[in-house]
Amino acid sequence: MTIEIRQVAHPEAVRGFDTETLRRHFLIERLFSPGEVLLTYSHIDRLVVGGAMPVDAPVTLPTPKAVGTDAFLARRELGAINVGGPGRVRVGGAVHAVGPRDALYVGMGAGEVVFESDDAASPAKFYLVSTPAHAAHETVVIPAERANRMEVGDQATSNRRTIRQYIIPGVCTSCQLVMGLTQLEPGSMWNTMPCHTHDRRSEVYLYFDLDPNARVLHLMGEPSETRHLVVASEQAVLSPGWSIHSGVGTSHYAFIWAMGGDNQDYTDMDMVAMSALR
Ligand SMILES: O=C[C@H](O)[C@@H](O)CC(=O)C(=O)O
Ligand SMILES: [Zn+2]
Repeated sequence: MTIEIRQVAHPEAVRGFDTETLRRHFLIERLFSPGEVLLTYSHIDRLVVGGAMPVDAPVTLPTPKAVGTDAFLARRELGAINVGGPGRVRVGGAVHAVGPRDALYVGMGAGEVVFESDDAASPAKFYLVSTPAHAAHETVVIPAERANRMEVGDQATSNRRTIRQYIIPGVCTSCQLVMGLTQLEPGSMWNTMPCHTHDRRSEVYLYFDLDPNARVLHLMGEPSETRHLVVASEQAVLSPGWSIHSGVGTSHYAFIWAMGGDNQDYTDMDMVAMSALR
């Protein structure tokens, strides 16, 4: 089993990164591979980010040495959102049906996690984000319609989108993980502008549902030192607390955002004035 380790990069060092170095540190290019679980361990808030893509056989969440325990969930919690066809997740013996765009929260100590697809012709793709945990909370499915739903943005500024908060206080109790999905309307390409930072929480964005030739220009960096990453469908961007995270697509798209850190207050953002962006 392989897991990629990403060390943290100081913002003063990042100012000097060329394109390739920026991508090597902040972009996760491969998340889904048929019949496999691919994982990246990032030292920003110790987020483990990955993808599980079962096809005609179940695939099991491995326990890489990087997590330092004899079970992946011994001291961690896990969020999964299915961006593929219908599937199931077996957690410590119980089977949970997880449909397209449904989420599953798996609590600390829940046991072995096994992913399955209902139909090999339309495999499930479970996008995974895990954070360290200190308490065992209930493992639950959060169907898309049970998520907190917010309609934000405007057609005139090309940013009409629906935000669904799945793992958030009030909907699903977790230790630190917060996770949801934002869907852009056709004709809307901008997310999260005006942008923000939240130094007490790290975030990761998975872009998906783009045509093979479409791209998102993801904006990152300190507000006074912005950089961009050219991102294809089903690729993820690591966003340290000091970095803005925003983007514009060549077509509409969806993305999953997930956070770990000191608080779970979604509204706790430091808004960046447009005049401060460079
Ligand atoms: O801290 C919160 C996150 O950056 C995202 O939830 C923003 C987002 O989904 C959006 O603007 O569409
Ligand atoms: Zn944010």
